[in-house]
Amino acid sequence: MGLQYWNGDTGLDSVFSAIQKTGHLQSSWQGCLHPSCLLPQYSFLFQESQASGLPEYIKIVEVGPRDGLQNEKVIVPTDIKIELINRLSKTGLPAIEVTSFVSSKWVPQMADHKEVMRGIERHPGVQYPVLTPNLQGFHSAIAAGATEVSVFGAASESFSKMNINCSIEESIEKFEEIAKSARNMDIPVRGYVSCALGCPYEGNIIPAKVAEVSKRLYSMGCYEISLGDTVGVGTPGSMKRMLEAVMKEIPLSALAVHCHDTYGQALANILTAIQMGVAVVDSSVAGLGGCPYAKGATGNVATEDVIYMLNGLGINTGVNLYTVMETGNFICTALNKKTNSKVAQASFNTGTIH
Ligand SMILES: CC(C)(COP(=O)([O-])OP(=O)([O-])OC[C@H]1O[C@@H](n2cnc3c(N)ncnc32)[C@H](O)[C@@H]1OP(=O)([O-])[O-])[C@@H](O)C(=O)NCCC(=O)NCCSC(=O)C[C@@](C)(O)CC(=O)[O-]
Repeated sequence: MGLQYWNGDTGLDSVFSAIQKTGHLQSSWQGCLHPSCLLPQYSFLFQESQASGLPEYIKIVEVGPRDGLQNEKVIVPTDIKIELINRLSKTGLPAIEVTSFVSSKWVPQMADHKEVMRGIERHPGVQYPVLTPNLQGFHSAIAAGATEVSVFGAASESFSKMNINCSIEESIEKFEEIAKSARNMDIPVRGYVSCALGCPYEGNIIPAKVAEVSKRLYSMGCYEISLGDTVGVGTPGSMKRMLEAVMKEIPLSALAVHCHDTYGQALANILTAIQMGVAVVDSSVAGLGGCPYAKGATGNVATEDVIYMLNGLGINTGVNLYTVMETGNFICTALNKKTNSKVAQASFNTGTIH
């Protein structure tokens, strides 16, 4: 099988189609993008010791189709959303957050939630959670075939008001109703705590408040609490302080981190969390995203960049970096935007995945 050399002049599309045609592609200066070449050639990246105390496996929860797309100004066609999810399902990702059952007046981009649920191909072993803010959303989600839901609270009163139009206390009451119904139906519930490292309206949020809201979600039956750095203002220091407070209330095995990359700290914050034993990380293909109620917040950390970092640490994710990059290329082409993944950008520029 012949090798194709890429001089960096062409787009990712030509890189991928060259790989499809030849099976292999090598840049003019180093490396081959074909998955079969990645492991042996860059095996030194995988040799980092598991004795480092880091988790051996990290579960990646892909939030691109929901958190990523919800902020897009132009309504993304339903078939593109379905195709995105179907492609993500083939990458080895264990969980893909598909859509949200919220008011279409508040978030028009998610108005096609039923059609998306109906259209996707579900792969065995992959979870497809959806967001539900109240019982109305929960019942619609179940009627549309959801088998897992997420409630989304906040550690900031102002953010709670802006995001779901109620106080933290009122939101907890709504989530308790969801949790009760979900328990009766054997539906797992995940819980988000937004503004865990800062709020767009209140600024600093004390770790004790994050711990308190997390504990209430966990106590009502949420199997996992995803701690959201909604505006991406956190640092490894604030991540450590916040996690220390939350870990006093909730088992480590029930924690996830959800980092936006506004200040370029997301990977450092994730590394801090996994060094502290957190083994679930939310991320978004191509770094899509932002929250409609967190002005200025950029996308989630890119799934590609998280996988690359974890590969380098010798941590297993079960996810194929190459197919996630292809999927990132698909959605960026469909949205006519550039990827926010540094790894995808570097591969684009050099024709190489290290
Ligand atoms: C929560 C609500 C619905 C309250 O909205 P509300 O207006 O306070 O609700 P209401 O109970 O007063 O009802 C008003 C209308 O909304 C309808 N309604 C009521 N509930 C639903 C529902 N579930 N689905 C569809 N429609 C609903 C209801 O039927 C009624 O319709 P009308 O009679 O006027 O025609 C609203 O505030 C809302 O939809 N907010 C959007 C929240 C959202 O999606 N935010 C983005 C996701 S959170 C996020 O991104 C952060 C995260 C999770 O990623 C983590 C992080 O980064 O930090």
